[in-house]
Amino acid sequence: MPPPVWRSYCWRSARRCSGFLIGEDGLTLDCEGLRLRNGSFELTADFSVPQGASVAVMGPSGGGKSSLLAGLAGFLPAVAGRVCLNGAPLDGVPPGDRPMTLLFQEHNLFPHLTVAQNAGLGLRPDLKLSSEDKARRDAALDEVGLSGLGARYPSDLSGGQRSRAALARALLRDRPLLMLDEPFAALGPALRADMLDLVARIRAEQGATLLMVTHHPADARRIAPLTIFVDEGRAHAPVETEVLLADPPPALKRYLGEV
Ligand SMILES: Nc1ncnc2c1ncn2[C@@H]1O[C@H](COP(=O)(O)OP(=O)(O)OP(=O)(O)O)[C@@H](O)[C@H]1O
Repeated sequence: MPPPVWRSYCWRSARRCSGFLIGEDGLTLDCEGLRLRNGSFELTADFSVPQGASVAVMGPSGGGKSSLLAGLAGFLPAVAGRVCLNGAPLDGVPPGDRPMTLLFQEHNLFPHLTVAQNAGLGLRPDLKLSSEDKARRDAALDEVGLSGLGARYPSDLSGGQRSRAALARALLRDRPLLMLDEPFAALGPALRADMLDLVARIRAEQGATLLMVTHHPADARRIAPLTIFVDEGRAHAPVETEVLLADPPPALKRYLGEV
């Protein structure tokens, strides 16, 4: 059973998040004729992600996986098309007002804040935490295996511990779209599997929709029934992970061979 602190902020009914109406089963994500620009690189995306789905994002280095997530988060301009959440367009909505969290592989923590403060930002950006907030924060740190390390600074943690602290903050943000860009690349296989299972469990409890960039087919198989293949500036529509990996198209086969 999850600890009560997680259940206490899981959605039990439809609610509003950043002005978007979110159903109890999460949100749908639609990229409609989307074209994103990252310097001279362009990425196209035209697909739908079903409500509350867990989706891996895979493809060769430089294909555009990070650009896709950065574009959805509003960090890259759309030169054409649009992104909709539950049918509502995100046109002009700044990154901070989008009901989503994007977790990168690195650079997720503020070096001048302790682990507890970094995690606490997921609850209140001004860090004025109530005693209930503090209990949630501490439970989140326990969940990711950082009990007793709240007073440390990021520079005093291992790479894996830093990624777990960032995960605690992302989970505390409790946004209906959770996007992870290779967040556990610094972890060994056993710990990575643990973190993936934790993400999967909390995603299910929160009813969030998940997009996760990974280079590991095993990660996709473990928690993502659907996969978006991104290659040469095109994000393909999500397909069943098992079906895709069982009979990959030539570009994916080449990529998996290299991995
Ligand atoms: N800030 C930038 N300015 C210009 N071009 C960029 C910038 N960031 C990335 N690119 C280019 O955009 C393309 C897609 O990069 P992106 O990081 O989205 O790929 P990726 O699939 O996530 O790769 P990887 O698996 O190596 O992280 C690459 O050709 C990259 O060189």
